[in-house]
Amino acid sequence: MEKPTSPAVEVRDLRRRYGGPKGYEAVRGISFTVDSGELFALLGTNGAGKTSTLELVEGLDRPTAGSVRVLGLDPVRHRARVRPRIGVMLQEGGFPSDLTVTETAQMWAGTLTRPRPVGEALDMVNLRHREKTVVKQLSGGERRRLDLALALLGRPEVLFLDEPTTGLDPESRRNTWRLVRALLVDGTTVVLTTHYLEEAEELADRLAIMHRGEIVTTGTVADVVASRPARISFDLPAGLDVRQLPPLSGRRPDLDAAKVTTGRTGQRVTLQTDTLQAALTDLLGWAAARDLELPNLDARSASLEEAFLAVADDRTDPTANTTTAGTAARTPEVAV
Ligand SMILES: Nc1ncnc2c1ncn2[C@@H]1O[C@H](COP(=O)(O)OP(=O)(O)OP(=O)(O)O)[C@@H](O)[C@H]1O
Repeated sequence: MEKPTSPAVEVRDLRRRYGGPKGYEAVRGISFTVDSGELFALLGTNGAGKTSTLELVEGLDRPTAGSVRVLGLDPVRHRARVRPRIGVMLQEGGFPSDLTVTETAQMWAGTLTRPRPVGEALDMVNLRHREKTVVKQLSGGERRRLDLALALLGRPEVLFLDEPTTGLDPESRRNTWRLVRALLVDGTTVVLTTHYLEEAEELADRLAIMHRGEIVTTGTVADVVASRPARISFDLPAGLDVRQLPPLSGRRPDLDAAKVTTGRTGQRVTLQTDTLQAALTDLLGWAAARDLELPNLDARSASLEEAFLAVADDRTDPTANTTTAGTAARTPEVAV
């Protein structure tokens, strides 16, 4: 199948204000695109504006300003054309709790033009064994899976998932990830919000981290993580002062930022660097030339969690270069 050239979802300068012109602006001029067949994850702190954004993209409300296109169409103005081609899993399902699982799915299927067989949708989310159970007797996780089954009933080209795995046990979460991956292989475009960074790492082709209504950083997981420094940690050999550390990849460690932790095994240093391999090579060369062992040596790239925490922490600019990033550190660090 030839890939369509226009994005599946296109959001430009989107704004959403609640409570009239003087009300609260929950979404403050964000833009992003989602290509066909791609999974785009919206991450962010509580109240960052993820659900508010998703609802506009789903066509549930008009933006205060800016534009949304889904499959090239305005999801509010062209609702009748867009709705049959998308699947929506809201944070709260809100279906009648006295119906059984099958009745609920059949009722929903009745509103769709070419639904999947109900049994197939229930199989996809491992809920077939609960088909005769009334919804109010389902566990929280089972209800989430029923929500997902309903979103899948219409064979959507674009699937919107608002925190799809919240409340799921680890096994159900992994099953859901497997299902989402299979949908992506089939060419479905997915936009999801999540609080699980591991979920974004597992599934997202690209992601955006929102904070206070704005997108603070966006790109692939690797892009987002690359905006944060890598770290090298080791126990300072006895008798050595942190000031004796050598220049690493051409720069002297920033000793102003150096607060060395003192623990059970002595002093521990954490260095930050933009150039992990070069800095590590220099450090190891320096240690070898002095016959020094660097106990508990650990070198690692930044994690998505670190990138997220930096965004959530107002004191830091996540796009800033690493020399200023020491202020965000949970452990004392030296920037190099
Ligand atoms: N209907 C509404 N009326 C007024 N304010 C609202 C409304 N819905 C959301 N908000 C506010 O808009 C902000 C963004 O909310 P939103 O639910 O979009 O955030 P979120 O990123 O999805 O948060 P969470 O991760 O907690 O689900 C919050 O401050 C919220 O209180």
